[in-house]
Amino acid sequence: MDGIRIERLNKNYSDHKGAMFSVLSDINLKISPGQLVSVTGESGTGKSTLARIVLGIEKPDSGKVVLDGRSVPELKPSEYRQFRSKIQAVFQDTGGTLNPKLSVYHNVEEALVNLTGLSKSERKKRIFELMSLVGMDKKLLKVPTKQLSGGEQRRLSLLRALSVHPKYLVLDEVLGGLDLISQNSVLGLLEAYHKEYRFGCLLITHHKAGAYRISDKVLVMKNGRIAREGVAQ
Ligand SMILES: Nc1ncnc2c1ncn2[C@@H]1O[C@H](COP(=O)(O)OP(=O)(O)OP(=O)(O)O)[C@@H](O)[C@H]1O
Repeated sequence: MDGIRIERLNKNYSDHKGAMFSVLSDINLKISPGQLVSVTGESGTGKSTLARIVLGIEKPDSGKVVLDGRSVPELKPSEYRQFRSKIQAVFQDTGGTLNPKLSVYHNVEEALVNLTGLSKSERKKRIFELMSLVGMDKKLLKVPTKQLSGGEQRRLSLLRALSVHPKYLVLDEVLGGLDLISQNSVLGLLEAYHKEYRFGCLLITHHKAGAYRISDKVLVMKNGRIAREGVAQ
């Protein structure tokens, strides 16, 4: 069955003295296709670890992540590449996704070339449409990304992830470090795009009010466990 299913997930790390401690305990979570699920909670409670495990960047100690019926930790490298093309991710630190030397235009175009069959003119059309949608000045298209502000880089990585119309999207603290206006504009963009394209989304954020506003379901984590699960009002 399609969707992301997380079952009885456990993860331990060792501290600087080598003693093991539990980061995630018995996490169960389901994201149906088209559903926007937010995970919020205090710092250090395991939210980013959960995101990395969902993306297959890290392996759990026990438990399962099943994406569209396939168990992620058990994928072979060739299957993993196919899996990664279904799921896009944006992190607070955009360094891993954006190439600082490439222009804004080429950063987005690179993703479109790799992950879609769009022609050159279709790519240009989509990039221009998205620039207006995220409220970025088209003059920035030629600028190397390293010259953008933090907020602009974050918007650009979201734009890049959305441009390929992913089936699933994992967003880890994409609002962190942004001022209130930028936070609301990124949230508004996400909400509008989600309504239009209905991708399954795991949004990890400290912005509780924003999470309740735009999500189908909000989970609150505490000490590596899901302490509360609520439906957005
Ligand atoms: N590779 C690692 N090795 C050891 N400990 C780690 C590792 N990665 C994370 N941790 C620890 O695991 C705990 C959970 O970290 P995680 O980043 O998942 O929390 P978080 O809820 O996302 O926090 P924040 O909201 O501050 O980003 C923290 O105590 C962190 O220091």
